[in-house]
Parts: sequence; structure tokens; C-alpha cells
Amino acid sequence: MSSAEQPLISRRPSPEGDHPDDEDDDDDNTNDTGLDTATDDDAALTPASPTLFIYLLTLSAGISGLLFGYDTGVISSTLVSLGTALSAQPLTPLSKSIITSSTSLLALLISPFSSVLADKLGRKRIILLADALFAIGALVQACSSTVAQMVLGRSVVGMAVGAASFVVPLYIAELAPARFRGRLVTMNVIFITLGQVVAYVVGWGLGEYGDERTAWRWMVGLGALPAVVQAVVMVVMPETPRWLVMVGRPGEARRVVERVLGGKGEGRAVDATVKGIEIEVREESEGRRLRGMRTGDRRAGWMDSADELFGVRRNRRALAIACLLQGLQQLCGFNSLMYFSATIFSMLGFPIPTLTSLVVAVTNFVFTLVALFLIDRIGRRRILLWSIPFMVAGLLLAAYGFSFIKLAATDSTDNDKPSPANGAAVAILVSIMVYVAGYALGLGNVPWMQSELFALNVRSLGSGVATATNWGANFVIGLTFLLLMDALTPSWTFVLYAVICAAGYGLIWGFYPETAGLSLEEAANLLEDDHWGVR
Ligand SMILES: O[C@H]1[C@H](O)[C@@H](O)[C@H](O)[C@@H](O)[C@H]1O
Repeated sequence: MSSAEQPLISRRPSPEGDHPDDEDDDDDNTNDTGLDTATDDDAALTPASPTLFIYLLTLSAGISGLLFGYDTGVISSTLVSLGTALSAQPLTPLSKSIITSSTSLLALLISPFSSVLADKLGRKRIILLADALFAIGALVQACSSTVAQMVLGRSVVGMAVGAASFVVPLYIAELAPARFRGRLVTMNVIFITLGQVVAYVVGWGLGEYGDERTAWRWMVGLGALPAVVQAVVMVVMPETPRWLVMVGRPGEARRVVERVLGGKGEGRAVDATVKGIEIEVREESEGRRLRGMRTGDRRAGWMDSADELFGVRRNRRALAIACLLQGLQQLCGFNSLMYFSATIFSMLGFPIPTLTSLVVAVTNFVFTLVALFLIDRIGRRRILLWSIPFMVAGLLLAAYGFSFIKLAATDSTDNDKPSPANGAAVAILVSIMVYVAGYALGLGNVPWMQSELFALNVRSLGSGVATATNWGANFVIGLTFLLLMDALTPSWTFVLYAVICAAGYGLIWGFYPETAGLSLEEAANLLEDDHWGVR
């Protein structure tokens, strides 16, 4: 079925938010209110400056990114502080790997269900549920005394990360006026990397100045705090108008629209917006019902979306590019550093490895800020092609540096301490900084702009599949890094990542067209081209 035949099924905003060009896109029924409507003559409805409501929305988005960042970052210092606290013995590389990667595995497994639950129970309830899981997971970790309990706590946090990373962007996309939506999406990456910095600082501070036996418990337990703050903010936040209309509560939807529009939400504007949402929700369910009658399949809406995604050439290509970028973001090995940098720097003999590893988180954060300033000027393809060579160079230099160092094993204990850090160790540190800067400039950010690759009717599903690719690859990296370090040596492990980056460079060069400055239509047409729009 062609896209023209089923324009109605996926007008909901994509979880990643909309491309700035959406406002020019004829297919898009999202007007400047950001609340989907069928009218497009009311551009004046957007509040000129952010209202208190938008700030609160930003805050909830920010906290969710912070939580994601904190929980992924804190494992680095936790692993080096655990000593023999779990099951009364040092952690083996395998148990470290399982503790670390269980979070991404559960995030991967839970995300498909969160979309169904968010339709049934509402967006707000799922966010509150995720906050509860964040807090419970943090407490289970903090109280654990065996590896199995720790894995359980990390898995519960993984469920929270999986649910929140899907539902929070959806919540924002359905509530935020379009003008602010793009910015809110970018904020998410900034807050993730900031959360990782916070986790590293907490890990270093507690590791250095806290009680040696309980420091790690505080590190993981503190993850409960932002979750509680977010839950409190959420209590005063509304459900999205779209969901309220979906479940037959248009009166409440109307009151929410009035709040979003601030002082501008009077009379006609509010009516038009609510009416637009109602028409759209009705058309959507009607379309689904008709298709269901035709095919005899109750899940026809979803199936049609899948047909469109895989059956239409430009959609298939968009999906291939989005999955390539998301897979590469993880398989390039960055999160091995995020999760295990303290372990690596302790193997290299740095006296305070948690402090040294702060370099990784801070470089990532700072260059993420730089990237977000540069990306629209330089373009996504070009920034990737400029930054990946730095990643390859950093990885190869680090690999070379490792060849000079006799390392303790990844499960070293106090009895086999490595020799103190020497010149080669410092050279490795600098190479890692170059690699991380290159990563943050391109691969750390560009893949999250995935929603702009997809036509509106397949955007939700396409972004979901690409995000799952990210979690899947993240799981593989977390599980295999330490095992590879032992099996292949650190040098060859870093060479392997360099090869993956170089292969990724080739694929991006061959298949990822520059979409900067193009409207969504123009970008989609590029993908129809025989050369994928790259020539
Ligand atoms: O974009 C983010 C960011 O780069 C984080 O630092 C990284 O840990 C995540 O995996 C990634 O998705």
C-alpha cells in the first residue's frame, strides 16, 4: 500500500519529536501549537516565550535524561569500589559484564511493551511507574550483598530506563508547542551526558572521601533521588490532550490545552486545537477499523505501518540508515569507556582512577555541547565524516600505547597491583580523550536525530526499531568488552573498535546523504535516488 493511501494512521508526534522542518511539511498536521490539529491557520497560537509550563516540561525531560545518564555512568566507579562486597569475593570479568549489561538488556526488552501500556494507562502513569522502578532498582542495588541481587537491581533500573526513554519523549512531543519541541529533544542528550558527569563526580567523591565499605551503596542508591524529584514534578503535570481525547475525556483535554497555550489559550484557539485532536484520533481509529475489516486482522494499523516501513524503498533506506547510525553509535565502543573507564585506568596504575576517568565524562559532555551548536551549521553527514577519523586515530593510538604496558588482569585484586602509571599510560589517556571528543561531536548525537529521516506515517515505528538497535548493540558492548580485553588483549580490542569505526565511515560515506537545510519532503526524495542521494 502506498503512503498516499493511508495518510491517517501515524499523525501522532514521534517519540523523538519533530524535525524543525515539520512546520513546512504539507503532510504534517501538527501546527504551531504543537498539539495536533486539522487546521493550519493558527500559527499565532504558539506562546512567544516559554511559559512556566514549558519550563516544567523541560525540567521533567531533563531529569529523565539525567537519570538515564546517572544510571549508565555510575557503574564505572561502582565496579572499582565493590571490592569483595558481593558474595564475599572479587568480581570476575564475567560478573562485571553481566551486572553492567543487564540494564541495557532489560531496557531493550521492555521498550515494546511501554508503548502499549502508555496507550492503555496514559503517559503520565507510565512515567510515574518508571520513576518508581528507578527508585526501587536503586534501593535493591544499594542493599544487595550478592551478584544476583545486584543484577536484579540493575535489571529493574533497566526496565525504568527502557520505559522512560520511550514514554518521556512521547509525553513531551504530545505536549510541547512545535517551536520548542526540537530543543527539548536535544536537551535530552545534553542531560544524559550531564547525568554521566554527575555520576562520575559522585563516584569519585564517595570513593575518595566516603566510607570504603558503604561508598558504593550510596553511589547506586543516590539514583533514587532524581526519580523522586521527577515524580513530584509529574504529580502537578497534566496528561497529554491527545491521550485524554483517545480515552474519551475531551473536557480535560481542553483544560490542558488552555494551560499549554498560557494566556493565549482563549476561545477559538482552544476549540480549534481540541477539535483537531478529536478529528484526528477519530480518523485514526476509523482507518484502523476499516483496514482491520479488510484484512481481518485486528492489529492492522500496526501491520500497515510495518508494511509501509519495509515495503517502500525510501522508508526501507531511511530505516537502514537510522539503524546503521544507532548500531554504530554503540558498536564503536564508546560505552565500554563509559562503563569501564575506572576499571581501565585502575589497570593502568592511575592512583585515583575514578578521578582520571572523569576526563571521559567531562570531554563527552563538553563536546556534546559543542556538537549541538555546530551540527545544523556543518550538517550531519559532514560532521560524522569529519569526526570519525579522530575516533579511529584515538583508538589506534590507544591500542599502540597499550602495547607498551604490562597490565594486571581485569579482575585484579590488591595482590597483583599494576605498576604506577607511566608515559604510555598518559598517552593512552590523551588518545582516549581524542576518541571521546570525536565521538561526542558526531556519533554521540547525530543518530538521535533519527526521526527526521522518516516520513510521518512510519516515523514512530521506524524510530522504535532504530532505538531498539541502539539498546541491542549497547548490550553487546557492555557484555563483551572485558571478555575481549582478556581474550584479545587491550590493544587488539581497541583495534577492533577502530576497524568498526572505519567500516562505519565507509558506510556513512556511501549511504548517508546530507539532509541539512532540506525539508522533510526533499530529504525523503533524496532517498529515492539510485545513489541514496550521496552523489
Ligand atoms: O547519545 C548518548 C550519549 O552519547 C551517551 O554518552 C551514551 O552513553 C549513550 O549511549 C548515547 O546514546
